[in-house]
Amino acid sequence: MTARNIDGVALSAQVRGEIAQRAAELTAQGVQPSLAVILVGGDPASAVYVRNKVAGCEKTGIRSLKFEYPADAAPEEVFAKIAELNADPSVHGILVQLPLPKQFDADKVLEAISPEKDVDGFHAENFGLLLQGRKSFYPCTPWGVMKMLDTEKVEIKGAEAVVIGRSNIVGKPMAVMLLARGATVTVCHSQTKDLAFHTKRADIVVAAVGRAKFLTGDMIKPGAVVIDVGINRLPDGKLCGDVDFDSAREVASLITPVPGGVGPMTITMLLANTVESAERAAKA
Ligand SMILES: Nc1nc(=O)c2c([nH]1)NC[C@@H]1CN(c3ccc(C(=O)N[C@@H](CCC(=O)O)C(=O)O)cc3)C=[N+]21
Repeated sequence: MTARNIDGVALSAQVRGEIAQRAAELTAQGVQPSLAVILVGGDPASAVYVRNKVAGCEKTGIRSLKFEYPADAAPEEVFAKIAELNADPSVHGILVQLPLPKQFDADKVLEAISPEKDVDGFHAENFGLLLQGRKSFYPCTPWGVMKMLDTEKVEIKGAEAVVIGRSNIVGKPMAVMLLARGATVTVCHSQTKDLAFHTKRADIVVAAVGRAKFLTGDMIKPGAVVIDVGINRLPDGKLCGDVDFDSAREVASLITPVPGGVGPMTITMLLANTVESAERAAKA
């Protein structure tokens, strides 16, 4: 079998069309959706992602504000900016790009963002609501993955799902969202004894470990759906996922490419959360 690709660029274009429509309606009512992005330090990968986010806003009619700080910025300065943005009714989403320089306690920074404007879905309150199956902002990457699975009509209820990685921003919320939809979820990580034992049983496998070409075809059940959340840069400068695409696609039924898979969907769902936040503000 050779897997078919799930095209994150094409799906993004479709979803962003709907987002642009909602943004236009809000703007006509006098509430233009608006996202503030805070970037600390000059990490080149972060700069690329932030640029993509700002470009996504522009294309969908969302206003974007960018605040940049040097790598040695004082945390107080960033906390002050977050407080100012929290209080500004014209701002609907606030995102602090991760990773932050080491003088920052990232959890404290994320907690300083008003939960109503936490369009990343990283605030402890929103994560708690997600765990309880209540309305919050869904974290963008796992939500984008769910959108891809639903668009492809992948059966989630009753499926064996294996998530590799247990980060707060991808692995854990991904497991929770699959669980909420009725999958039997196994979370694997660096201490897992026999990873292939688990992955070979999976109908759906999500790789979010941050190690290039880590998941190979021999670890995958024939016909499985393979979702690659990894973004690794190889020494030659090329982007590559956590999945060994060439061997995996010979075994899987559906697979997401890198680039052009989950990455663009992450940004699309950020735009969706921003519009959602503006809709809630317009109703309030
Ligand atoms: N507060 C916060 N929120 C985030 O959502 C967040 C973050 N911090 N820190 C870093 C990670 C990473 N992330 C990506 C988003 C888009 C692509 C993306 O668009 N990737 C393109 C390729 C981009 C390229 O050329 O490098 C693709 O896969 O096709 C990748 C990675 C968001 N993150």
